Amino acid sequence: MAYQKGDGKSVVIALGGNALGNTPQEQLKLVEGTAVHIVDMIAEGINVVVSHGNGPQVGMINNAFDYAHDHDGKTPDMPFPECGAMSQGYIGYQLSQAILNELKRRSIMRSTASVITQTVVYPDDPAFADPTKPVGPFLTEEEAQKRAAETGATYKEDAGRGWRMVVASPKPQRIVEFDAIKDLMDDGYVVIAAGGGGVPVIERNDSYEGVPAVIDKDRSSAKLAADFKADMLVILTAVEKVAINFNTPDQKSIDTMTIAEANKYIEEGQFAPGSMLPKVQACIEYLEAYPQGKALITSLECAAAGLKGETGTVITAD
Ligand SMILES: Nc1ncnc2c1ncn2[C@@H]1O[C@H](COP(=O)(O)OP(=O)(O)O)[C@@H](O)[C@H]1O
Ligand SMILES: NC(=O)OP(=O)(O)O
Repeated sequence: MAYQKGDGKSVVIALGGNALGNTPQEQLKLVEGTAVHIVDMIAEGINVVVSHGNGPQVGMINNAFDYAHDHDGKTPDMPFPECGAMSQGYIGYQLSQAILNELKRRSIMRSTASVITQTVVYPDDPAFADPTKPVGPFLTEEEAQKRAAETGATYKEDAGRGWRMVVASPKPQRIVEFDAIKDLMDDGYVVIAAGGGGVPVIERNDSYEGVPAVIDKDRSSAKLAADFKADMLVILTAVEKVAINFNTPDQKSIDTMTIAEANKYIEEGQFAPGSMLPKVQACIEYLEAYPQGKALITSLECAAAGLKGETGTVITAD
């Protein structure tokens, strides 16, 4: 059955960790609320591609397999790219179901399609030598040091919130399933794609091969939005607006900024690495590739209002 596309803007949405939570049980509850906000946008005629993070989830799956493999002698050693694909599968399933249920509840005749996505990265990306992407649960420094000694994995402090395992986070170069995602969107489907940034793959001898890394979902969403020439890239996180002097008495929200202004704030160190900085950088990457577009950073709750220009931080090329 062909579904009718919305008559409004095309928007790539990147869902942050607060839209999904940290455990499957938490996630199941949270995605119902997330779906309400996504369907609010669809109800306005907007065509959405939904991308999402997977840091806690891919870390959880990897830990579970490692533990079982080490303890029961029967569970296979699960490669990290497969863990990434599993995280996309189960998050995609829950999001898809929640969005479908909300669409049905409002009698909106649209359906969903969740695409397990691969993203090409370069094997010589310098990110492979410097793991920065936090995955799995937050630990104390003591727990992190113990696990690092046991497993050889790297652990780092994550933006003042605790210690987490870190893996390489190479730059997304090409979304392998781009044509399929675009066709599904053109056919009127609400598409869930590039979850967790897509499973990172390298091209070798004309074949794809998974690599153990996690791509930043905001950067892959930016790539997807630029390739689509999407009207907007919408990055949804836990704050309504980006701020300067964040978490200080002089904190000031930013309503709009150009690429030049964003770069000036980056030079001043206004955006924390590992949290707000990659989001602003993703917006810049999208706008440099597609200057006619608009990027919006806001909270899930404010998404529909942000799309109407009522709130959030809007970034434009100039
Ligand atoms: N300058 C800033 N303005 C607003 N939020 C900031 C800033 N610097 C850091 N942050 C923090 O960054 C967080 C978003 O990053 P993160 O939690 O890693 O994203 P995600 O929603 O993708 O999981 C915000 O919730 C906020 O706590
Ligand atoms: N892949 C990714 O960016 O995940 P998080 O948003 O959970 O860090």
